[in-house]
Amino acid sequence: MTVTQTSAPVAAPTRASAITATGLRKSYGDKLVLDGIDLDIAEGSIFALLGPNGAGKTTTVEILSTLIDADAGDARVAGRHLTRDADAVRSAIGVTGQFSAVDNLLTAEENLLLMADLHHLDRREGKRRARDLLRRFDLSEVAGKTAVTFSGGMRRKLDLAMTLVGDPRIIFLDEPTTGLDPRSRRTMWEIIRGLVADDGVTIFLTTQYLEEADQLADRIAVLDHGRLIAEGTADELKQRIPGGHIRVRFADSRVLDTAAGIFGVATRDEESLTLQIPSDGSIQNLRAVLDTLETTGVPAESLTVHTPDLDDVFLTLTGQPHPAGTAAPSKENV
Ligand SMILES: Nc1ncnc2c1ncn2[C@@H]1O[C@H](COP(=O)(O)OP(=O)(O)OP(=O)(O)O)[C@@H](O)[C@H]1O
Repeated sequence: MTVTQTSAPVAAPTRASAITATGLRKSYGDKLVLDGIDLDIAEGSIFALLGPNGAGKTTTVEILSTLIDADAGDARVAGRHLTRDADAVRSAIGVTGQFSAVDNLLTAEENLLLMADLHHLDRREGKRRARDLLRRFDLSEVAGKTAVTFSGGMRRKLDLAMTLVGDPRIIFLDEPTTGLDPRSRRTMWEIIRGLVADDGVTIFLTTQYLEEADQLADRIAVLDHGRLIAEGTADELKQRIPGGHIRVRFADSRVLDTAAGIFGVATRDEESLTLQIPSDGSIQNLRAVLDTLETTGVPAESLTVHTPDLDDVFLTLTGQPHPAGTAAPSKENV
């Protein structure tokens, strides 16, 4: 008898999961806050949980960071079971919440040294880590100033630096830039990107800002009324929805009439003298529109290409505009 050995197909290497969850549920009284949340977040990635006020974002973070218990469901964080091995989970994670851990009466350095004590670092190691973090977060010059004198942006940076004292592998950032001015927000984004690129940590962030999720996240899940209503990369989410179009503006209503007759499927707006022509955003499609305008001799005043943004995603998925919709419009003037 001959035995033929067949080798199993070699699976492509997949990244390990930093966080997995199935069926997480949570109610407060008769208010259902989370209605069965499933998650699978790859190590070394940035995951954004996007949702409006009261959607359940903070509750999700509180469950996954062992601060509160879910009513049902299961989760593993950093390879450890959330409830059976809660201490191991806690030692692998850092949490920066909406309420800062910064003590206003202490200096930036003292705040960091206090965290070092809490993590049982010896004095010299604590001082070294505090110094490194102050340098990294551009806070060395204010190391000796009390936190009460800090701007919102400086306070957020110090808060995040304090989280890093414990050298976490997974960091939960609950609305890390809410209330910050655009410049401080961008600084925070750079810091978050750096944490993943330089240290290989996994970031779980919650945000109400569509643009923030779009800018930072490898994957985005949209939470609405306690349910995940969509999940994917920013591009995947944008592709799921219609809404791409080319908008052409004309000089007067006579030319608009002519153009509307030519582009049968377009929507016209008398007030702005524009025609909105459905488009997949491709160069070919744009060229076809321009060619039609040229060959028919219809003069256009201006033209913009609109590709769907996450605001459109929210509108399509929930039937409502995002309450805090601050996405930068992805429109390019041509
Ligand atoms: N301890 C609690 N007791 C009762 N209700 C709560 C409690 N914590 C949260 N909730 C309710 O659960 C819902 C979800 O709250 P959660 O803070 O998770 O939302 P969120 O998406 O983080 O909102 P926000 O962006 O405003 O922080 C809200 O309706 C909130 O009022």
